[in-house]
Amino acid sequence: MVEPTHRVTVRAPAKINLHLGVGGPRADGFHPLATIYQAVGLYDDVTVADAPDWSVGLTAPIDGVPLDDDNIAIRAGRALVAHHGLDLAARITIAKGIPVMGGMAGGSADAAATLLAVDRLWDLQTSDEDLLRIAGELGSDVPFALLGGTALGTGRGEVVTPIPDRSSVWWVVVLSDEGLSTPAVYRHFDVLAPDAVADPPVPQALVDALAEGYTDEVGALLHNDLWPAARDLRPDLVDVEAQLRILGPDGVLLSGSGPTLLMLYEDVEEARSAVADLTERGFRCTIAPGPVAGAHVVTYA
Ligand SMILES: C[C@@](CO)(OP(=O)(O)O)[C@H](O)COP(=O)(O)OP(=O)(O)OC[C@H]1O[C@@H](n2ccc(N)nc2=O)[C@H](O)[C@@H]1O
Ligand SMILES: Nc1ncnc2c1ncn2[C@@H]1O[C@H](COP(=O)(O)OP(=O)(O)O)[C@@H](O)[C@H]1O
Repeated sequence: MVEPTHRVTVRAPAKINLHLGVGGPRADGFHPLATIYQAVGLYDDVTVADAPDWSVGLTAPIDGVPLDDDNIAIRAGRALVAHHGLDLAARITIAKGIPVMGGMAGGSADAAATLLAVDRLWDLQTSDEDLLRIAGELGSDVPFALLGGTALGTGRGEVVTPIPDRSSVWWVVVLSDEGLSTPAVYRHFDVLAPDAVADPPVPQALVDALAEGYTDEVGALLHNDLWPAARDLRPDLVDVEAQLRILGPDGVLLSGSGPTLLMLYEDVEEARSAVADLTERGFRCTIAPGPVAGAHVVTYA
């Protein structure tokens, strides 16, 4: 006899935006995007287990992550169960490997992981279409965390289309001690760019460079429309960015709404020596490969 599954662990990756094109705010307040997402090898592991009520915990305490109904993982679990008209609940445990409030979509990764884990825990057989739609209702970045790889994001970021990516690269992820609020960065973008277009263009040259696997070109084409707003709110990032460029990576980029900064390397040894150099100078940094898979089951128990 097959025993029922009582515990499922799903791993979900961080994301970066190789290109983040932002338009002027829509009537609903969200900004239209043309973004190229890439999933990178920093992960949160989310475990769900049958329980009488919904709850969430962390394997190690981390400031800034709510442990009540505001946690996006609980909202994801409830949303999927409600979609199926069921009255079920789970204990959610999150092992965080993705920096919090770093512009790497850790909360979105947890939501995506929870959707998949809850679906598998109770064998709900949710269609991909429904999973992606519910993900999009939870947050603009959540559908991409399900998909992984490299993808074009449009709408407010929730409409995702996989694109071919023959590059295989290493990101040096340079962390910041303080987070940046995504809504605050978008609000400041509106001040700096009052005439932003309604429909930001798809970065075709970058799409082509990725399809060919030309890392040099990808590095030269990295772009983030939120950089002027983020560096206004965090002027210290300007000096950090300059220091990173001196090390000669293939590219430097602000991750999403920041404040994490990224350096692109084709060669892992060069990436490792940049990390050694920066660590010696007091920076907190780590290496992540890209692109990697989206949310996937790692354990059934
Ligand atoms: C900037 C980006 C780039 O991928 O990533 P992060 O830096 O957060 O990782 C995203 O647009 C963040 O997406 P996400 O964090 O999922 O945002 P949501 O939960 O949907 O929205 C949070 C808030 O961000 C603003 N927002 C978000 C997306 C968007 N296209 N326009 C916006 O103006 C709104 O103020 C919204 O209330
Ligand atoms: N499971 C979660 N993990 C991290 N943050 C969460 C989570 N649920 C809700 N949040 C809230 O979402 C905000 C954004 O967090 P995060 O996703 O880490 O950053 P970013 O949007 O910069 O990528 C945090 O301020 C936090 O209050």
